[in-house]
Amino acid sequence: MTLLQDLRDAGVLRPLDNALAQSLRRLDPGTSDLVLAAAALASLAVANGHAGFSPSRPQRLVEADIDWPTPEAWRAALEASRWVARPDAPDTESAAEAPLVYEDADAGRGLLYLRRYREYERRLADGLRRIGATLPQGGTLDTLAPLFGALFPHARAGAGSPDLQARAAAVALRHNLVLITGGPGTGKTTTITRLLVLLVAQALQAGRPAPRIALAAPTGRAAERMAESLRRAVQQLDGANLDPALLGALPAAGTTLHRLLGTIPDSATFRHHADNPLPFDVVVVDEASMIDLPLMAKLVEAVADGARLVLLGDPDQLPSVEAGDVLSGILRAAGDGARIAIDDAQALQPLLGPSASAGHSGHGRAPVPAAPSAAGAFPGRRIHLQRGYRQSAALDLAPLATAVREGDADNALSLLRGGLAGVRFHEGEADPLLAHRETLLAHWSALTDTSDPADALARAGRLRILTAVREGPQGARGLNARIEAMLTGSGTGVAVRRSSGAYFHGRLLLVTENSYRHRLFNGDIGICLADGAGAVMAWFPGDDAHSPRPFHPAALPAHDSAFAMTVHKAQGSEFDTVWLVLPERFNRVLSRELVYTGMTRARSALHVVGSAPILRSALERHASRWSGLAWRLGAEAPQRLDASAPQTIADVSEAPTQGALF
Ligand SMILES: Nc1ncnc2c1ncn2[C@@H]1O[C@H](COP(=O)(O)OP(=O)(O)OP(=O)(O)O)[C@@H](O)[C@H]1O
Repeated sequence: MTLLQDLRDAGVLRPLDNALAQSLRRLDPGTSDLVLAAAALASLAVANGHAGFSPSRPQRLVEADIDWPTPEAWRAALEASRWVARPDAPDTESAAEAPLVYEDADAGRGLLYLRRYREYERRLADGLRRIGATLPQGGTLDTLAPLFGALFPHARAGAGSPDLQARAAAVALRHNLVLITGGPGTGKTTTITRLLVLLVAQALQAGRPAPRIALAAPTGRAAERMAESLRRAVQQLDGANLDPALLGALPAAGTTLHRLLGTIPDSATFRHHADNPLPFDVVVVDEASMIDLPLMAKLVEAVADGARLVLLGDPDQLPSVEAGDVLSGILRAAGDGARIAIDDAQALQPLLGPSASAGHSGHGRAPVPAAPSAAGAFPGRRIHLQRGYRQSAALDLAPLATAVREGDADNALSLLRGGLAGVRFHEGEADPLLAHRETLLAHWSALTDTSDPADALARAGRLRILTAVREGPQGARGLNARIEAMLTGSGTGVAVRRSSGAYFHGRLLLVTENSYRHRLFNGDIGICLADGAGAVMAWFPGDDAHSPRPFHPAALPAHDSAFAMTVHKAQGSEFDTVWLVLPERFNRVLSRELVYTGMTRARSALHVVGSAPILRSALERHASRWSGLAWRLGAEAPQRLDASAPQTIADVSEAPTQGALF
């Protein structure tokens, strides 16, 4: 028996993984079994969201009982193979002839890449360094100080903790590559809006045209949400007596990254790339945690020389379903974002006051931690916003979200049981459609109490069942099938013959692929409505909330029902009421990031259905991926799950995320 055969027999390889191994064997029948197996596993690793495969921890990728070779044996075989390139340095292009690349990229340990993904990682690191290397051409900060003070009245407010939003905007004025992180409602969009106002003012003061600004996000829904938040933030500035020209120069709409970069039909390349860069001076990208490695590499390469890239994201959310986990790689290189670099602190004194300078307390002000380099190996700056501002009297989610994020299961359970405002724990239940059938059906039936598609779409966003997985009894697919049967069988839906009854009045749809022809994107949610004659159209959001767009169901891009959806698919969306359904039995996709992301989709009510043991086991695990990005950016720190950092990982195991499951 060989390792490759063992893997095949165990049924863990996809046909594609096996085909890669077979083609290497065909090209060179002498290829070692360990290399063939590692090639197949590198291919499988990408499908599971990793950038490469770590031969020192194969059990993370494959649960089957396999007699694994030692990492040393694997290393020796890989290093001796003609198929495996060993580039001299993390930023050297790897030889095109070798389909595999082996580097000590995983916090100093070996990582075997498919060459394409290794090159994406190298190009991404190069691109980040290129953007971060140029400092923005600025006017003097003194002339901006009055406007800065009007936008951030607490920036120089004396004692107390620093105004991190003000600091984020100020630091972003000085750097072309900036990452602003924070949980929901910490004011990322508010801060960006004010930063953009400052950038416009700076340009106008210097006699330059206002900067060309792009707002983008990985999904259409996330882009729309970002633009909505920006419009709200602009409205809040109405009372601040600002020059209307400043606000007038801000973008009113967001776009998807694919649209921004310009898709070319049937091609993996975009219209914009290094040789045809984006025509924008400032590119702001929200929901950075959702961006996969190939897309981020292409985005970064398309940012023009001298332009700014501002990434926004919540570091505690699930990583992207596709390969990469780019944000966490950047975060590992960028440090915790809590300190300000000494040179920034000094340069920003006109805006932030003397308290911004190197870590000492001036005139009774609280010290501001400063560091020689606040950003570690990251070629830009990271600022982490900590204070949540989106307080809702109806929903007191913050303490629960913190407990989940920190993996503090005792606290999370006691908060869930103790009755936080707006939070209900249906402990020990497994099926929301049994005990809560009437409540849920009443909601879905009421979706069609209106004949106005815009109204129906607004209602559709009010409630969602979120699941950990797609398949299985508690998966989104099974729940959707049961809900559809209940709705059509209970007479609340009008089955339509023309579409084999599938598209009934009131059916919620979730688009599962990007279609530029339709302007419908992965994650978009629509509703089927029948007209008086019984003809059904699927309605999706239009350019504004009042102009939804109708589509014939038969003409839609790939889609599923959307009464229930996976937490992965819900990233970038929010709903008034969320029912988060945990599986009855342990599932390896469970992680604290999954529970956190699911819970934080709720705006005013959260129901958690599941058992305490399952919640505990979810909170014990991180959703993390193999990636060499932090290493490539020069970070020395081991991955948070590295065995060499036991103090941070003692109780945490890894949750390999199965891309195929979502
Ligand atoms: N400094 C502040 N003072 C008062 N309210 C604030 C402040 N910053 C933000 N807010 C309010 O908090 C809410 C959330 O802000 P914002 O939308 O900017 O957060 P966010 O981090 O972008 O959130 P998310 O990405 O989760 O949507 C908004 O209603 C905003 O007006």
